[in-house]
Order: sequence, then structure tokens, then C-alpha cells
Amino acid sequence: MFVISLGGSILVPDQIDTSFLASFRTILEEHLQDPTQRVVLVIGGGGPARRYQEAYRSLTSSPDPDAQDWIGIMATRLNAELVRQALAPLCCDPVVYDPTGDISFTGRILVAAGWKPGFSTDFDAVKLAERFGADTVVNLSNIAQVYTADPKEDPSATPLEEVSWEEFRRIVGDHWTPGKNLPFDPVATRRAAELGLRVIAADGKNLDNTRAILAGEAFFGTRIGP
Ligand SMILES: Nc1ncnc2c1ncn2[C@@H]1O[C@H](COP(=O)(O)OP(=O)(O)O)[C@@H](O)[C@H]1O
Ligand SMILES: O=c1ccn([C@@H]2O[C@H](COP(=O)(O)OP(=O)(O)O)[C@@H](O)[C@H]2O)c(=O)[nH]1
Repeated sequence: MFVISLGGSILVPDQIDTSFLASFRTILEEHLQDPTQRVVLVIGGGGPARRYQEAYRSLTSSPDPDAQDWIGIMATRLNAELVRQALAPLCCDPVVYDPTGDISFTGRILVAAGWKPGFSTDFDAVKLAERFGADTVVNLSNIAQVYTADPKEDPSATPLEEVSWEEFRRIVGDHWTPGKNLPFDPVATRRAAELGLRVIAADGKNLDNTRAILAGEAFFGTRIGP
């Protein structure tokens, strides 16, 4: 079973990318033609999460980090409900909010969203991988590879094919900031390292590449961990 963490920037960069969602659904349908496969899909908050968090920050002199996170969580839940309904009948269980709670997984795809403050949906994806015994989280976002530093801030940053958890922790740091754009969040990184999970980071818009990842074929991206 794959756990896929679908970055909000792919699904809802600003407006909802319905043509992306339609193509992504086709990829999942193809993958699930193999009756032994199931997929857990964790949905991020994207543009709306950042916009609503920014609005809140502009309205208060000392913004509360948990309040910002709750606003982001609600954006992930709205996005996830759209995905769940769009994937019916492959997905017939309610959207998962608490990855450690009671979970009904009777369909072929389980859709999950944000849980509680302190991290991003990357951590929820790690908890779900732990819960279902998956060894790989596919992290689809707006970057094709992880770089040695944020390429938007450091023009000398170079892309990585593979990176150990130890090295990756040095890149993303240890501190959580609501709404922060990172290839994989620091809290999720800590837990994934403890579990010895493998994370594949790849460009979510490249659907051929996503198909290759799910098929176990050669792909373009970064392997984090073992
Ligand atoms: N070391 C790094 N390598 C690649 N991207 C990085 C790095 N550090 C920070 N980033 C930023 O992380 C962003 C990807 O995260 P994010 O926008 O949150 O994706 P998503 O919403 O798809 O999950 C990139 O746009 C990039 O600017
Ligand atoms: O379990 C969760 C999931 C999300 N968030 C908040 O919701 C925002 C949007 O989620 P995420 O960063 O995963 O979305 P993406 O980066 O994919 O757009 C995060 O920045 C957090 O502020 C949270 O607090 N707890």
C-alpha cells in the first residue's frame, strides 16, 4: 500500500485545478486495477490555507500559532472532502482527521486531511504509514527534487537524487512554522526517520512520473531515507 501526500499547491495552487484532479483520478484508477492495491491519500491546504492564515495574521497584533494551524487544517479538510467525493466510488469511507483514531477503510482509497496543530499533513501521512504498515510515503508537491537548500532563497542550491534522514534533517531544521513551505516538515521528518520510512519526493504535476512511481518503475525525484 502506498501513502500519497498530495501537496495543496498541486491541487489548489490558487484556484482548484480540476483538470489535474481528473487526470490524477485516472492514474489512481489505473493503479487500482491491481486488486491487491489500496491507496491512502493525504490532502494539503494549498493556496487557501496560506491566504486564510495570512488574513488572520493581518487582523491581530500577536497571531497565535495554534490558531494559524487550525485555519490551515480547515483548508485541508475542505480540499480533502472535494477529493473524496470526486473519487467515489473508489473511496467510500469518511475523510480521516485523526490518523491515530478509529479508521474505517472499506474502499480502495482512503482520503485524509489535517489533524491538529503543530505540524503539516506530511506528519499525518507518516502516522498513516505507521498505522497501515506502509514503508513508503510518496510526497507530491511543487518541486521535482529536494535541493541542498531552498532554491527560491539560495541560487547555489543543488538537487539531490538521494538523501539520508540525517542530512535531510539538517536541511529542513527542527522547528515547525505554520504554513511553512518545505519539501517535508520537520516534525514528520523526525518521526519518519525513527520509523525508517522511505519518502519519495516528486513533482505532483508530472502525472507520467507519478504513474511510474506507483508502478515501481524508474522515476524522477528524490529518495529520502533508506
Ligand atoms: N531544500 C529544499 N528543496 C526544495 N524545496 C525547498 C527546500 N526548502 C524549502 N523548499 C520550498 O518548499 C516548497 C515546497 O513545499 P510546499 O509549497 O509546501 O509544497 P506543497 O504545498 O506542494 O506540499 C518549494 O516551493 C520550495 O520553495
Ligand atoms: O495535521 C495538520 C495538518 C495541517 N496543519 C496546518 O494546515 C496547513 C496546511 O497544511 P499543509 O502544510 O500540509 O498543506 P500544503 O503544504 O500541502 O499546502 C499547515 O501549514 C498547518 O498550519 C496542521 O496544523 N495540522
